[in-house]
Amino acid sequence: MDFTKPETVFKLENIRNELVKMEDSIIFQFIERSHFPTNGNVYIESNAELPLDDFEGSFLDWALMHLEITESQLRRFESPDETPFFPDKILDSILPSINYPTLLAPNAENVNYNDKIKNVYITEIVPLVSKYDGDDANNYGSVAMTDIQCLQSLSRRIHFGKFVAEAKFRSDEALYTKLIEERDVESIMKHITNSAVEEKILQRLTTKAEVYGVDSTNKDSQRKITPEYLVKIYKELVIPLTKDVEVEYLLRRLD
Ligand SMILES: O=C(O)C(=O)C[C@]1(C(=O)O)C=C[C@@H](O)C=C1
Repeated sequence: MDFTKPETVFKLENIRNELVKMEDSIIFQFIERSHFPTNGNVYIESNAELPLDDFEGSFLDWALMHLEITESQLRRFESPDETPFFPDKILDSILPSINYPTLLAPNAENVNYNDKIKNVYITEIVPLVSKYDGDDANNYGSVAMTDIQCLQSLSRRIHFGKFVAEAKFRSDEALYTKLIEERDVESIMKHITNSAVEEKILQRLTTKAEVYGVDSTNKDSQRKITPEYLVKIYKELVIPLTKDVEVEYLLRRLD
């Protein structure tokens, strides 16, 4: 899949292959996160334990915002598959722009689920994947950096729903145009859903977690990420959020 070549972008098979590759990054980042406790202090806004001058937000927000500012100058958010968590703070790139062809509808960049993704990550994913419920002040920086990696991978995966939705729209423009004009959210959701594909993803994740999630050369090693948790995270959070992105993108497709 090459964003400079639109003909490669809207093939569902290519998009799904990208989603499969992203599973590996997400699993390995969860494994990195599993080395640390929950470290709730990192997520508390205006936290006296972690004072930040002139900044309203958490330590994670502070780190993520500053990293995104630098990454924006390195052209990260010009790439059509990258969505910033701080769209109002990012800067122009100091590298010359790559002139990507127009791939998505004009409103695509306004479909931004990152606040929701961050909230779900902190409240539902961190408790499942971290080592134990507790705090270790020596790890605040490492935890924030690992969280940022997890969040950016989850964001990319979930916002890939825009490409899936565009491919599906193009495969049956008449049907989707009708449903969009009728604002028939339920039918749009029904048509973008492919239960067999979802089932296959969950089966594959079970296998991957069994292989990657434990050191098979060390019988006493602790399991870092279990199939149960990984499947739960995908089934209850990642796939539903991807579908919400698909539906919202389609609802704005004709604007
Ligand atoms: O592959 C698709 O068709 C998608 O829409 C992506 C996805 C997913 O999130 O992985 C979402 C909805 C479908 O039910 C199946 C899979």
